[in-house]
Amino acid sequence: MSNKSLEKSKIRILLLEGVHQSALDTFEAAGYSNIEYLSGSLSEDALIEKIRDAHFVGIRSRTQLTRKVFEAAEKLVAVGCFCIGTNQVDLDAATETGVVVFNAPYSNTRSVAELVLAEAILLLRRIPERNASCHNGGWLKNAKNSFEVRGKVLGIIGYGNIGTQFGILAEGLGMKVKFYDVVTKLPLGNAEQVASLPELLQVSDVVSLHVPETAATKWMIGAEQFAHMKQNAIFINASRGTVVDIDALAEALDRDRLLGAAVDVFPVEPRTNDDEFKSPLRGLDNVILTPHIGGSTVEAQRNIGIEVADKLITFSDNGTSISAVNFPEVALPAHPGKHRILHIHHNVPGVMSEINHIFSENNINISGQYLQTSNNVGYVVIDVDQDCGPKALQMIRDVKGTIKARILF
Ligand SMILES: NC(=O)C1=CN([C@@H]2O[C@H](COP(=O)(O)OP(=O)(O)OC[C@H]3O[C@@H](n4cnc5c(N)ncnc54)[C@H](O)[C@@H]3O)[C@@H](O)[C@H]2O)C=CC1
Ligand SMILES: O=C(O)CCC(=O)C(=O)O
Repeated sequence: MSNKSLEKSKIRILLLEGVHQSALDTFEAAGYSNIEYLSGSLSEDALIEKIRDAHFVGIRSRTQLTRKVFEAAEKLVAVGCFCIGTNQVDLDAATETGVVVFNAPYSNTRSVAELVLAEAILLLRRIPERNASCHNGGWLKNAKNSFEVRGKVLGIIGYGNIGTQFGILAEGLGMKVKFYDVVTKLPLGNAEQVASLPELLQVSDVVSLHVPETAATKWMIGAEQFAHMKQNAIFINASRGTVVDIDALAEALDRDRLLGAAVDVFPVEPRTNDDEFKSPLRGLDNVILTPHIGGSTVEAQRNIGIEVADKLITFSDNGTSISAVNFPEVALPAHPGKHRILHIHHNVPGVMSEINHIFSENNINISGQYLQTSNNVGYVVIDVDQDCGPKALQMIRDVKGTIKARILF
């Protein structure tokens, strides 16, 4: 499968899920105008139809890029996840079809940390119930089960970019921060790492999840874990919906094991803002339900729009794959006066020697060569003299093990 270098106006960009205007502006400023913009995500069948002609696709957390989608996306060069999580993308299928995936690992982390901090305060004061009561003409003026955050134990599961920021903010309010992580982490401030999840659950007044969706985190919190938690603790999940057994959470709330919960992410989320949100947590006054907006602030979305669009543009214009999540990372200089061949291949012995043999047999002068490999895939970029580019592309396509090749003029 090959893509020749196209005029920018012919490079088709499909943006889903209402990515920020800053992404459109960044693409347009770089000369990319052939952009289709959708505010929601699409079903697999609809996506397969749309993606057939797309060279670049931008998504957020809702769009499922499955193997079937990648197999239909014959022209696809790269995917931009305008978010942190990439669990919605079949990364193996992307790699095997030679599609590079980028994300924005930092830009919305502060927004999530601020939201969960606010939720911890509101839940410890039972504000959601009182707010609902006031709206219905009630007046729940009492101090029962209402607490300050000061002095309470915050238990963070997953002490990464979000977990650490939450810990620092919470410590500023006098909370004692403990965390559980599969990796040994430098505790910031006075935070303490604990050795096991049950230990964290047993001592925490507020438990907040900040892990990625992986095989190990799937359903990591269920009835057994809720049973370990302190009576009247608060539970917060702004990580991924599949990390928590939502029925077990509903039951723990129902049995008054927990004082309250805040949930931003769900095992199944509506595809667009017009679809109905269904959840066993609906109607519970002590639960803050939000529509996966942990990272949805103007600041975060604007920065993500620029960051991810920039990564896609750089990969399109120059081939640089730095910070790709599924691909060997190659940082490339400009290639003035040269044609640049980008070749993605299965990482098997013999590919490079065949390429070099073909080039030398055909008197194609190589002025620069950059190679990186990962377990399954190799990415080699070769700069050649201007008159040789199309011929070199033609020949490199026939090399055994080729997944994808394109040329930049
Ligand atoms: N609600 C929202 O809008 C948003 C949700 N997220 C979610 O939050 C997650 C975390 O984001 P970051 O902090 O930036 O990620 P990160 O990669 O910086 O940190 C994740 C931490 O979880 C730890 N971890 C991984 N597996 C674990 C396990 N089985 N048990 C305990 N710890 C484990 C890692 O070692 C790491 O320290 C993202 O992967 C994403 O799914 C991110 C942004 C916005
Ligand atoms: O803003 C979004 O659509 C997704 C945010 C998120 O969950 C992430 O960044 O991983």
